Amino acid sequence: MRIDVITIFPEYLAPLELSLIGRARRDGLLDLHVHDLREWTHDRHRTVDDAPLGGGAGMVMKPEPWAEAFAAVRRAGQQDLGEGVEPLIVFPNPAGQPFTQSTAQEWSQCEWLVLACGRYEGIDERVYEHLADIGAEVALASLGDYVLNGGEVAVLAITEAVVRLVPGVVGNAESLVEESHSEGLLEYPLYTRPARWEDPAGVVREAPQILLSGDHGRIAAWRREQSVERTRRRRPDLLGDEAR
Ligand SMILES: N#Cc1c(-c2ccc3ccn(Cc4cccnc4)c3c2)n[nH]c1N
Repeated sequence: MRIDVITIFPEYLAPLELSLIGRARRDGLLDLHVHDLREWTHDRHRTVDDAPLGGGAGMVMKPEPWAEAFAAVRRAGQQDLGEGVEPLIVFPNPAGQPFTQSTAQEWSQCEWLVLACGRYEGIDERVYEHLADIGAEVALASLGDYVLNGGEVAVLAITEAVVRLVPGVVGNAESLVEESHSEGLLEYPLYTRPARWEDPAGVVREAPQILLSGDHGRIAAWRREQSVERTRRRRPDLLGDEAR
């Protein structure tokens, strides 16, 4: 998988050099390129924003740098992947479609993602119109119903959620199956040694005995029940009407 990130804060993406994603890059499972949008400005102040036409608070990102950036990133990516390959261009956006585990599953199948980090109040609408007119595949995605200052935090989350699903990135693929949201349910409660733990308040806390039984069939059934019950309690919205 190739991912190109376009941002005015490239250093914000430094965490993508660490841990699982960093190893995926070193293993050749992820080819990540981070680009500074200001590379496509031509004035001495490297201007990427201006006041909103029609007035209003804040600043709006200018269309010219974005259009030049997308064209350059597309050329570079096609030199790498082949002329006929086109990226999915993702804009984190508070007005976007909710980014969910099924979105991550879907995008983990993509050969090439271009992740565009807006800032200020957002990006000039004509950039989206331009991309649509040249036939680009574009998605607007939101992490959730809260306000961030820009797209970089969302790109970190989207990149981790998507890339961890790429075959070979997570060592034990089985661990991907039973996670929260992987099957539309919350994960069951987890326990490890010691099976009997006296907490700092002197309370003895035993792990569920079923987990020590060695009966993997009963353990699997218990875990499923726990997942359904936990989902019903915490996230009934994830369950169909009949299961609520
Ligand atoms: N994904 C996602 C997001 C964002 C988000 C993403 C990109 C940008 C570019 C600018 N802002 C600031 C801004 C704030 C308010 C209105 N409009 C713009 C962004 C916020 N906020 N919340 C999310 N879940």
